Amino acid sequence: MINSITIRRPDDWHLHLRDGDMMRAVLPYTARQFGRAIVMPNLSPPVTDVEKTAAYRGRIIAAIPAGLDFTPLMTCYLTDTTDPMDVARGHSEGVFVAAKLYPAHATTGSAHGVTDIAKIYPVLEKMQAIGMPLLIHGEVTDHHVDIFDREAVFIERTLSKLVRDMPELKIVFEHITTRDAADFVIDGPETLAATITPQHLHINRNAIFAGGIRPHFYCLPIAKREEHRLRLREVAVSGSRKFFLGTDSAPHSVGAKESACGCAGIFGAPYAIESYTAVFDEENALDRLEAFASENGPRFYGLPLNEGTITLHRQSHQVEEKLTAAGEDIVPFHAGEEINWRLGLK
Ligand SMILES: NC(=O)N[C@@H](CC(=O)O)C(=O)O
Ligand SMILES: [Zn+2]
Ligand SMILES: [Zn+2]
Repeated sequence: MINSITIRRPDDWHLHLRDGDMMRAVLPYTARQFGRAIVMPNLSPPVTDVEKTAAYRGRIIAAIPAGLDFTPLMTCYLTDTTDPMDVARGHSEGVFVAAKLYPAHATTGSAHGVTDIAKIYPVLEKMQAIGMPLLIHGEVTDHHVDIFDREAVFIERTLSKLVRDMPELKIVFEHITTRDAADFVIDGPETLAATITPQHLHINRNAIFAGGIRPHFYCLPIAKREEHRLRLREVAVSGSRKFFLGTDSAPHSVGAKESACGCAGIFGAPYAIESYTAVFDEENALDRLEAFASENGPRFYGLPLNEGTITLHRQSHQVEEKLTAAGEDIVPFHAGEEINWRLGLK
């Protein structure tokens, strides 16, 4: 039995840090594990321009705990009126690593998102020309479509056409949750990849309703049937370079989650790498963890691999029922459960 594993330092290719006190409280959880993270721009109001994004990056850098080496990679929030030249300028100045497409009203913080992808085709053409990746929250917002089908219908109605229209555009299909998405990515061109969260590898939709309604398992895209979870596990550990780590850690206070209209988002940051390691261990694929966590992402983005390493030990420990962030209680993913792996202190 393998009792410890050392891998190249991983990155988180999909992360919500929020801002202000919440950002300062949650950032250390990420920075202790990951060398870099793609920081999502869905603040309220969203960060849509170069200057605001550079300022946000400055606030994050100022909050990195002493002794930790961490680089935030910033993203541009696309709206119906985004100017292609602004996106290109932000990219050439090294502020925007990628741009994020939220279909308007698809998820938390997406009210200013794109109402019709045709409106941003000039931006996407520019991104394609300069090699800048497009990150997509891939769900239709049509409320006639069942919530469990919104990702699959997005592929049919939007993504398959986009991939055909922009054959050179690098696209990351974020936080995929279905067999349909996994297969679409596998069958698609080299320019198409996907991130997979820990929650979608660990839970299926039953978890949201186990013995009562469980708001801390509610996120978007919502967890699906077991067959989808199993397919995500298969592709994550398959060794395919098209899939990589993206936690989608999305902190919300207990009050905002445990409410008559609770927010979508799971706070996976505290034990993210342990959570993924448990999956790879259960799938007898610990030898493939490093590719998923530390190599496939930077290779797709065209960035160097991290230099350092981390070590995980087989050591069972119980996750806290709640943590405190910015004076609020916040419930982490795996709250109260045992995890069999622990990141070594270095
Ligand atoms: N995943 C979520 O359920 N929530 C995210 C937004 C997102 O990534 O869709 C958030 O910002 O809270
Ligand atoms: Zn999303
Ligand atoms: Zn997200």
